[in-house]
Amino acid sequence: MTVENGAPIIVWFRKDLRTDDNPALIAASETEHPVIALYIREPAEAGTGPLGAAQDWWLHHSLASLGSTLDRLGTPLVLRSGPAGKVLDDMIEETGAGGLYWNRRHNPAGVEIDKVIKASLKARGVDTRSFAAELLHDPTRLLTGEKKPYRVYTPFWKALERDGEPHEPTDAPEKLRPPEKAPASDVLDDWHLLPTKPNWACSFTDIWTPGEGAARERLDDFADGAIDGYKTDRDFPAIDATSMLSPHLAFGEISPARVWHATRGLTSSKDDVVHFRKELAWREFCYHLHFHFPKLAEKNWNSRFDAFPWEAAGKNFELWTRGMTGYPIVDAGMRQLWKHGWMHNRVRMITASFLIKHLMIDWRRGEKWFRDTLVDADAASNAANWQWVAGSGADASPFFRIFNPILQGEKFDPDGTYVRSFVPELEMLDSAWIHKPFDAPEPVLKEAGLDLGKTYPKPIVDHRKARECALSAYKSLKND
Ligand SMILES: Cc1cc2nc3c(=O)[nH]c(=O)nc-3n(C[C@H](O)[C@H](O)[C@H](O)COP(=O)(O)OP(=O)(O)OC[C@H]3O[C@@H](n4cnc5c(N)ncnc54)[C@H](O)[C@@H]3O)c2cc1C
Repeated sequence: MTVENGAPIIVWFRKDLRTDDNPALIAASETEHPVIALYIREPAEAGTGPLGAAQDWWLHHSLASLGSTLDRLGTPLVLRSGPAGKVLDDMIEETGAGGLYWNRRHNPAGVEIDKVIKASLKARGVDTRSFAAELLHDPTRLLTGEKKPYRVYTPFWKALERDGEPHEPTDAPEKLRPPEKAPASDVLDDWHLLPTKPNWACSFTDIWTPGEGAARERLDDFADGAIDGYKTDRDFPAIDATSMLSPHLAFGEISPARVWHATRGLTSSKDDVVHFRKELAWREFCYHLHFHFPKLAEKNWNSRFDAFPWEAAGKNFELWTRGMTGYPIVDAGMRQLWKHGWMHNRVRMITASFLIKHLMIDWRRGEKWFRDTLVDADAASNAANWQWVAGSGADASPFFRIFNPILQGEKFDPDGTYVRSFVPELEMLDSAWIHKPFDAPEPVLKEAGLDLGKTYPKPIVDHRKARECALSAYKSLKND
């Protein structure tokens, strides 16, 4: 299909808010037709994201950043809201656009919407093209010998390695030809994506700068430094040892291929590089699972868990969300999430395990809370990881592996630096007791200015009893 002379091409930005390594944008620019850069705020029911309030904050800043970059390249970013099919029909009608290019999304809800749009526009003679950019490998191609999706991570990783290097990332276009008349655009501020009263996101800027420029800087800094020692240090939440690229990847401000290739030729140890790549491959595994099993966020992968006797998510759920469980490592994690919209991976596992196995609250409640509060919330990675911790997921950690929050704290935050940075009530407590203030002798508590039950909560459940309850609930399942 060819696009009529002079007719613009619409590039529909979705979870690819970048100009670098953006094959849809590059392809449109190479046609030398005018380019209309479009972002559509789809209705929440569409299920295509952003997933929650923390991501709304990120989206606002990311769109502002993308808008400036596109302005510099020569074409404005047009913002519209509504069901994607309708917005695109209107835009084609208004502008006489002859082509629509996008990078494929793999979120099942998005895939369905895109299929309908593609069929309808093709039938109307619009040159509709889609490109691969969200993943390292295509989930319809990276399959087992029996042409089935992988359900276990290790063979998936081996297949990914066998499949060879992902595509070479391409640089941003140098220039984009604007349409003769810029289409009307919504005003970003009118979308009210930023919280105001109260502005609970005010501390997000302590650590985050949304946008592709900041993503690239973070990648360069990580490749120049923290990747050394990644394999061992990545489990210690007080050490700045991970890339913190997750929100940038979630919004597509940087491509996974760009990240992958940045680790080529580094002088860092091979172990560190391979381990980091294996984490990127976990993201990939989650996406492939979600693509092939669209109900991943709603249904137990292992249906045996359908009979699990979950507790109602009442007061204990609320205390968990507020970081008031009386277990310092859990509380520090939940407060980090509230303060920065992000939580260290080790602590995500501990807090999730605590909700599911100590409080016996359905993993879906936790998944939903994370979706609303994480800036990197991702339908695939969030659901797959919650199911992994619950034991109900694909290649999951067994249910009977119940994290002891005291031992996890002592092992991964030995001097309590992480806990102290998010739970100021415990700042003065001696390191020997930082992960178990409830066992500390009275004089120690007094010296630290702690009055348990008043200045910091007593544990909301007893670890040993909670563990026994969880194991017996699990056994009841097995006997079903
Ligand atoms: C209960 C739970 C919920 C989670 N929810 C999300 C989520 O909504 N979005 C999200 O991106 N990650 C999620 N993760 C995975 C992981 O915690 C984050 O990706 C990681 O902490 C991001 O920090 P980083 O960028 O510094 O990671 P790095 O250690 O620097 O890893 C590099 C990249 O690899 C990917 N990655 C690393 N670990 C995982 C993993 N276990 N699963 C999938 N991808 C991974 C991420 O894209 C990450 O940015 C969740 C983990 C748990 C246990």
